[in-house]
Amino acid sequence: MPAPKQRKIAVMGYRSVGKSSLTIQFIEGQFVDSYDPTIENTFTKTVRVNSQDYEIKLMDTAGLDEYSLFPSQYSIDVHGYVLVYSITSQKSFGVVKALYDKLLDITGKVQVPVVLVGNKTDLHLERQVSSNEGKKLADEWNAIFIETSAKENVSVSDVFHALLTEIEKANGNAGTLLLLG
Ligand SMILES: Nc1nc2c(ncn2[C@@H]2O[C@H](COP(=O)(O)OP(=O)(O)OP(=O)(O)O)[C@@H](O)[C@H]2O)c(=O)[nH]1
Repeated sequence: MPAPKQRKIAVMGYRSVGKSSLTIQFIEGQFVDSYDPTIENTFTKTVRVNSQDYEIKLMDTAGLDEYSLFPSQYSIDVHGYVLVYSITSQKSFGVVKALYDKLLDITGKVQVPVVLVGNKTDLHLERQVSSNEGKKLADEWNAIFIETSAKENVSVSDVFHALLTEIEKANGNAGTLLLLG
């Protein structure tokens, strides 16, 4: 069995989109229905994807807006990003667009492993951002798009598994994955 690979992942987006809820649902398997703004929390978890163990360091970051500078501590040593908006907020969708541009600027890369997440799908009556809009944006970025409900634990682990696979691809290990998969 190969040794676990260390992977650092940052979860970013506008305030109150569910960054902490997604993180805690993934790490602890529970939903906490209270709003507590995050400054920064780091969690670790070991998961197995495609027969490989990963030791994930998950950074749940403070909410940003389109005017925020990209926090420099998340620009180095981070293997991949979960960019989260809420399907109930066009504003939060605008913020992930701005964040992505800043991310490319600050890393100086043309492509970075990213999963775009539209959270709060259980609030479908309040939907402001269609699935098509999300999909289209992710296609522009060449990124994966997943809609989730942290509350109902819909597709939450898919987000992190997909990102680990994207990080492998970026490292040129897609062939290995296919062989192991
Ligand atoms: N209905 C519903 N509510 C959610 C979901 N995810 C998060 N929430 C609620 O949205 C609010 C904000 O959630 P957080 O997880 O704290 O959001 P955050 O993005 O970490 O917020 P900041 O730390 O301020 O940036 C809380 O009241 C959550 O209970 C979801 O999937 N569905």
